[in-house]
Amino acid sequence: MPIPPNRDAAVDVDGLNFAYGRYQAVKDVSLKALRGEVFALLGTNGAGKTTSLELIQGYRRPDAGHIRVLGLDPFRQRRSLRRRTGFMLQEAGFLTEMTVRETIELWDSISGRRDSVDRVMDRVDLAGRADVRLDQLSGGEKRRLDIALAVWGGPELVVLDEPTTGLDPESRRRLWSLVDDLRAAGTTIILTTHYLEEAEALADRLAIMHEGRVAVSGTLREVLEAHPATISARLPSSLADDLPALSGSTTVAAPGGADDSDTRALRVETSALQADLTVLLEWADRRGVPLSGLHAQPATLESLFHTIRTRSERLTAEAMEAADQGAQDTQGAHGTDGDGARSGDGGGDGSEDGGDGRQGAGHGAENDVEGVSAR
Ligand SMILES: Nc1ncnc2c1ncn2[C@@H]1O[C@H](COP(=O)(O)OP(=O)(O)OP(=O)(O)O)[C@@H](O)[C@H]1O
Repeated sequence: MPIPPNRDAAVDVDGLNFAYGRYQAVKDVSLKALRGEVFALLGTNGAGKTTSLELIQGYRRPDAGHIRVLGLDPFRQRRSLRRRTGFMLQEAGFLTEMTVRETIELWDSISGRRDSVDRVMDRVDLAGRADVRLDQLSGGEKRRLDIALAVWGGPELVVLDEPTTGLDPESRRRLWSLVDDLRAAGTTIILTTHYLEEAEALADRLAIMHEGRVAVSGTLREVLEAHPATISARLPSSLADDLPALSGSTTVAAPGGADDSDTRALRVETSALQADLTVLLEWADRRGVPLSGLHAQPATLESLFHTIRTRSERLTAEAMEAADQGAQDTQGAHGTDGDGARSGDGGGDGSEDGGDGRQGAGHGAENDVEGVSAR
């Protein structure tokens, strides 16, 4: 069923699903990046970020769900989007015997967008490398060339997949300022990153993916305020069972390290940081308990990652336990062969590009040599 174009959203994704063969890499993903904002897609390794970007770019056909990019269907209308969008993928490659300048000039004719080679090289700090062959560029320089091609011609939407991976601090800072300039000019930017401080510095809105799903999304403030703060400290083992009642969830565990047998690591996840901290400090004061390494802080993206990962591990453990229990209950009635329902990273692709299909240009739908840099 066609969905009406959403004028306010540059990218509008709803209920997206995609499987590589039997391996479900993207599960019911919904996202919205508004025009003129920076949207950061974060997540654990293998969470499905790149696959989601490839779906947004029209390189793959979704198994289910809807995607609108600048009001169009990226899979069916990729040609129409070509001039309006600039994409960059991880580890994009080029014809290695070409120079930086030749590559950008080639891009001028392929992309259908117009720009100045010198201006763009300057923007990504490649001005001094114009005549260098691609196979002589460093990893960071190649990355900057990928970025140059993505922003070439000032597209309305720029998609950057891990743009600062492998960049030195100065180049990273320059990229951040380029992103700020693009946003100021009204460009919508979607980027993936493993650097949380990058998302904090740049993103108007973000989503964190884990195991194919969006675990949280919103503005940075919304996302952090919706998650508990953390109190951590060490306390003498003898008092671990004597803690006061706190509203947050409390865990007490043996700390790592060799000589800590007399202490326990206390961790409290709480939505009432001030109240719980007060109770804890008054208790420690009354009992004369030293709370060494006391640390209290509101949720951060890092603590949020920790929460998402541990929650998921706990659910997986519970599910496995339930499955074991179920198997025991039915033992005797059925055979014992495991069926291997989940096939891991399943070779067989099932998507129309067959095999890999994630290699930028020339894949997917109508198969213009578009996309990011050819690889
Ligand atoms: N061509 C493919 N065939 C089969 N499985 C694939 C293919 N590409 C990716 N996958 C699997 O799909 C899952 C999602 O991969 P994806 O690259 O989208 O994750 P990601 O979030 O970008 O990961 P990372 O942060 O590690 O780059 C992973 O488990 C990956 O192994």
